[in-house]
Amino acid sequence: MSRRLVIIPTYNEIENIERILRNVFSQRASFDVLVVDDNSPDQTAEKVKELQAEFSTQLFLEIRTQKSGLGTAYIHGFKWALARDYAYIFEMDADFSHNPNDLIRLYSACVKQEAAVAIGSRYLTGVNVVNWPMNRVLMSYFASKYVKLITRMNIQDTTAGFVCYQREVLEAINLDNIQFIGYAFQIEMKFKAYLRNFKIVEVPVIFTNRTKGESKLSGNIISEAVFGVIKMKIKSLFGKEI
Ligand SMILES: Nc1nc2c(ncn2[C@@H]2O[C@H](COP(=O)(O)OP(=O)(O)O[C@H]3O[C@H](CO)[C@@H](O)[C@H](O)[C@@H]3O)[C@@H](O)[C@H]2O)c(=O)[nH]1
Repeated sequence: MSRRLVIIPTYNEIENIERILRNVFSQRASFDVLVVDDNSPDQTAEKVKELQAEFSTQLFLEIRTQKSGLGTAYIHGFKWALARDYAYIFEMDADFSHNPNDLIRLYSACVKQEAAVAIGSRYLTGVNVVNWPMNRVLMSYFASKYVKLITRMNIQDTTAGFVCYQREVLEAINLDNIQFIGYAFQIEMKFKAYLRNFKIVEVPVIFTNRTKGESKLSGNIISEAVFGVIKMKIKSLFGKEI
């Protein structure tokens, strides 16, 4: 069993979805894709349905009724994957911030380094972010340092959203007990894997700001991360379920 599934959450990604799917399906290794769309008003899901005629055995779609956050979209996707026989489950953005050519590098890192989690890391070798405004680079960079300081995880890019999980990691985490929905979700997943002693490795990648469509980053998502990390750490210190 070594099937690989890439989960792509989408909200208004009509300008990116066809190109990213064609790119993933043209990789030399074979990946299935699950799009988790939140009923995007721009008809992203309609485009996916159209492409399902062409990629019927590899492309899957789940539509939720309304925009409910990136974190819960991934949880939905993880549960979908665990109900099937996928051995490696990836998180990837729809907007080419993450380069699909790196999927195979994340997979190889898991296999060759016997890791349970491989993170596409922007901060392993300096700062590998292209075309982000300086305030966003600084915020993301220092957020990663802040999380590292509080959680003590030896991970440079704790908010990264380009990740390969071995199935056993998702099986070990109670997916009904995930607290956060935005960036904090990414931190929470890594912290949970770390607390369960799974081997986590980082693979350097270049993150390129989207050229089409808009980021869904909001102030709420940032404050969720800032306070959420402290809450999470305190809970773990008191032996509460994390
Ligand atoms: N289904 C669904 N998808 C969503 C939602 N919000 C965002 N998405 C999708 O999630 C992906 C990332 O969303 P962006 O809004 O482009 O994220 P970002 O601000 O660039 O953040 C990226 O970098 C962060 C770290 O700096 C990561 O933490 C984050 O996961 C993501 O990779 C895109 O495919 C977008 O359509 C939502 O509420 N629902």
